Amino acid sequence: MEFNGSISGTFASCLEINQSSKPRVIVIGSGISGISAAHVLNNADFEVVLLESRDRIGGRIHTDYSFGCPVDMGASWLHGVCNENPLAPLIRHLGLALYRTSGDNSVLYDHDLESYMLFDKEGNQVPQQMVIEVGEAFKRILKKTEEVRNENQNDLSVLQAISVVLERHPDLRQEGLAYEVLQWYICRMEAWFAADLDMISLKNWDEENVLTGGHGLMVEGYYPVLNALAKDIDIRLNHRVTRISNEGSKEVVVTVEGGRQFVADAAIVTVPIGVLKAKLIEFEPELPEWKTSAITDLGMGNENKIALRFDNVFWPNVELLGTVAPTSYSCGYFLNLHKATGHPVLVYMAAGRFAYDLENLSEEAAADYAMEQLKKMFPQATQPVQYLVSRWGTDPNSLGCYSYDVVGKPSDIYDRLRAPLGNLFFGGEAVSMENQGSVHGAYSSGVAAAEKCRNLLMEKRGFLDKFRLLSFSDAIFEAAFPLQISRM
Ligand SMILES: Cc1cc2nc3c(=O)[nH]c(=O)nc-3n(C[C@H](O)[C@H](O)[C@H](O)COP(=O)(O)OP(=O)(O)OC[C@H]3O[C@@H](n4cnc5c(N)ncnc54)[C@H](O)[C@@H]3O)c2cc1C
Repeated sequence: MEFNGSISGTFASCLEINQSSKPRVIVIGSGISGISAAHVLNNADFEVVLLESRDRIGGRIHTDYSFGCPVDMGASWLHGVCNENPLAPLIRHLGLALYRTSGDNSVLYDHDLESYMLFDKEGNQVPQQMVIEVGEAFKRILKKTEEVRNENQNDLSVLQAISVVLERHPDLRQEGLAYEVLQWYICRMEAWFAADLDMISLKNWDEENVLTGGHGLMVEGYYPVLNALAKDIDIRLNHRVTRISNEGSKEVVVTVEGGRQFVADAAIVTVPIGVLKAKLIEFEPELPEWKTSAITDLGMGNENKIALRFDNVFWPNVELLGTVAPTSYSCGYFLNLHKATGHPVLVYMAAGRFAYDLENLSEEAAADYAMEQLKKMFPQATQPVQYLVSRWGTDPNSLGCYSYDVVGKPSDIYDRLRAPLGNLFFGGEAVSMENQGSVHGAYSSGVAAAEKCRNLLMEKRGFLDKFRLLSFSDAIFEAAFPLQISRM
């Protein structure tokens, strides 16, 4: 499958021509989507090579162990702790513990708001009664945005709709500290979409198919899930794809940085939508307009984490600690991993424009910023003994954290994003229509792309059933163990 020279024949003597009769597939990107695609095809006895630009697998799943305990700097929740979650069989099989941070009926912005405390800028705790009342008011405001949606043929932003609602319903307006608490809820909603409210589509913000069962933190981190799926796959790290050619559609030729080429019967592209938007991979022939406009029209959000490890626990035993402020941009919050995992770690989380602005700071300055916020709440806070800072927005391997629906998004965008082009298939979280932006959505998109790819190649060879297709649902993970869910 691998060529060490140019396809034109200049280095023909270096060609390593593969005589294998198995169908050959190149998967690009070793996030959960690419790994699940490769896993499915590997199990179906295809010859698979997975090309990954980074020096590690996982993509936007990145469990860091340098604190001596697992800390997820990318995805950390399983959204939908239920048997319908496509990852449930594997998580059950591996015996991985989940710590639930929400009840069954949680909606988008309250997926981790079972136990939390808010503080004002002077470090005084906001009375819990006020927090609850403003939370209720926020729910009513969002409900009333439905009226605005129904009145307008054209899409608006959620922020515009909220302004209309507050204009019409003075009783829902908040003042003083309560106004700052409302901003904090807005900040929470922006964190779900990883984008500011003026960017989020009113038409689509609540269209996501949220699975039941609430939201659970992966106590041991997400990495074991990836590791299990990656077993026996031929993964080539430090292989950054620069060009994909399926001219003539007989074979796909994939070029990596340095000029090395790989050839196969088909390829599955699972790189983040941010990478496609930035045109970091050249396609030959060029992608058609209907595909490029879909790539342009989908939003890519940003979220960053600053993880701080301490040698003592000076904060209360709640799951989330938040600071309120006059704008959602300057509100903030920390996830308390100590409550969920027992390790003395707090994770500051920032989304949208603020997440990009944080990336302009050095890692030390970002950690100092998080400490400033913490000291407002707890003047006795000690310095962290270690810290980690993510930079998903400017990392050329991601260029953002996950996709979201921008205002005016065309309705067929996901169909166009995942539509194959001959023997070129598309996976990744952004092509998942119902569960975009999630790990389980990315997983399913990889499985779906692999199934399409497998069918095409089998049809071409005229024996659809010769190679067995195994996916997790029908494979070894049928064990009837329950999901291990805890609350401390
Ligand atoms: C901060 C953050 C928090 C999140 N929180 C959650 C959460 O709690 N729960 C949840 O369900 N989801 C969460 N998500 C979203 C979730 O992580 C993603 O939806 C999912 O992991 C995406 O998987 P993927 O395989 O589609 O893409 P990726 O994981 O990004 O995989 C794509 C791979 O392609 C590689 N690549 C890029 N360019 C090239 C190239 N040119 N050549 C070769 N390889 C290339 C990348 O290095 C990467 O490994 C979060 C994401 C972030 C960033």
